[in-house]
Amino acid sequence: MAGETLIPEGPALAAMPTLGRNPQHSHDNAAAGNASASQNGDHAETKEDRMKQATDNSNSIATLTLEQETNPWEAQSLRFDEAARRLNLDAGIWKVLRYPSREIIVHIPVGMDDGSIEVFTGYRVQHSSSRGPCKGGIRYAPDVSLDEVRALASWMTWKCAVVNIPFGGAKGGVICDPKKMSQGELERMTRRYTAELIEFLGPEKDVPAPDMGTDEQTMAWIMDTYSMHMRQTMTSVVTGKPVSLGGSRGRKEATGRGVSVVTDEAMKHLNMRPEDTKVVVQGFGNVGSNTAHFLWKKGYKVVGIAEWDGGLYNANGLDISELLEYRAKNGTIHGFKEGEAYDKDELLLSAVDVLIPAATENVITSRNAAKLRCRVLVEGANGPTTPIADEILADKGVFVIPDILANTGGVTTSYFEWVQDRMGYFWTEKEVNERLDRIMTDSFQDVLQYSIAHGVNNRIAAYMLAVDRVAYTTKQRGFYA
Ligand SMILES: NC(=O)C1=CN([C@@H]2O[C@H](COP(=O)(O)OP(=O)(O)OC[C@H]3O[C@@H](n4cnc5c(N)ncnc54)[C@H](O)[C@@H]3O)[C@@H](O)[C@H]2O)C=CC1
Ligand SMILES: O=C(O)CCC(=O)C(=O)O
Repeated sequence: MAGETLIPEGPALAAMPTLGRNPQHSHDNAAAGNASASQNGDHAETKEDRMKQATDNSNSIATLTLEQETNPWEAQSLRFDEAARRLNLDAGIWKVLRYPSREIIVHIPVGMDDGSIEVFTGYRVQHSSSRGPCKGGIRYAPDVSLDEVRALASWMTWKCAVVNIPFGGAKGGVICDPKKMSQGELERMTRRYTAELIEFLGPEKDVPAPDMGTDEQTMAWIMDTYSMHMRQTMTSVVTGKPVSLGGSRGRKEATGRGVSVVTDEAMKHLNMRPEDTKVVVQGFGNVGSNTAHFLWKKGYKVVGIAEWDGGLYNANGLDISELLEYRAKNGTIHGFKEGEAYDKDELLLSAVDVLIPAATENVITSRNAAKLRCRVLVEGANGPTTPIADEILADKGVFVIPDILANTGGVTTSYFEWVQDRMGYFWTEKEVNERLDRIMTDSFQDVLQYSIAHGVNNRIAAYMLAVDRVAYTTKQRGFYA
């Protein structure tokens, strides 16, 4: 792989047809990418050096150390640079979109239950507000880092553009272990984190949502804290709230639902039948459990579930409805009578048709990609596959539905929630789901057609589609304060 770029050269984009659905957001590359390069950026030296590096073959992904390979920000940047290069993106716009527009670090003092004071570090990174208010979840986990939040914020920008909803991208994170904290401690930490960010949040500025380690209750606390500071109830400042507090019907299940819809589309494209399709899902949290449940209801054979502390396997398929009940009662998937205990890492390598990582980043890397035996990889999680693994999977002919397409059901229904809150009029679950299914199906087709037309893999197609849309609005808005 030394000396090669991530993806083999494809046809020049400017010669390709325009594929966006909404004429307001779709456009040809001449408008977005071919204006003359800016020569006078404030941070030209370092940023242009890095851009040069990004396009320099000597900086091939083959030279990445494992630490670089598994740094989500490096992974995001490599894919972005590849898309930008293929789009022949204007050098100035390239700089604008390569870096987040704002990075906020807060240190949050919290009175703990035992009377001590703990200080937690939190982040909110706003990557882009070019297409609308920043949008993205908040993660509570012990290993959150600024680079991870930067990557997640950028991915939000690209996701919102792939599904063509009027948001930019942001993400938040707090370094903490929510499993070891009481509800009281979590509430105090969440409220203080919100208060520290108060001037940066708002329905027209930045709208958080749940991610790993946060849930509807967390969103209710954020909404309440924000509303107290604003002296009025403002439900549309967050999404993923309880339905009783302005949440949207269907939001809790939406990411998993969306993953199941794009999996259906891949089946049709590859002439595969759900009833003959074996699936393994990694992670049985919000995204993983809902994905497994939707697929099981559609007739897929969900043969394995991998959790952080071990896996569960049944060659004939697990009854996911019963497994959910079992987990609700016992707090774990382990010991479920229908499934045999299985090594969680081995489960990912088992001979299945569809593998769905729905837990965390860097699950498929240079270390295990060659051993994967799935035909289709559907990324429920953000960033589960590294750039080196991408190349290995491409060589193996694995059909990949990339994260910035596969898991957009969540943010799409968050968009519906924001719209409903602002209207003060709420849709039925059927209405929400029909709208979601249509957007997921159309977006899958957009990315697939783009990939075919431009001779690139699905991931780079999704990035190109997204970067092109964001570049267009960025340029349209101009650069004067
Ligand atoms: N919640 C949402 O609406 C969305 C979430 N995502 C992404 O989906 C992924 C999962 O998020 P959620 O389901 O919301 O989080 P969650 O916190 O509800 O669930 C994560 C699950 O993964 C398990 N897990 C953690 N590490 C693991 C490992 N090494 N091996 C196997 N299982 C492991 C956890 O035990 C937990 O059950 C994350 O990458 C998140 O960013 C993406 C789009 C929307
Ligand atoms: O629903 C949202 O606004 C964002 C969900 C999220 O954090 C994600 O898609 O990664």
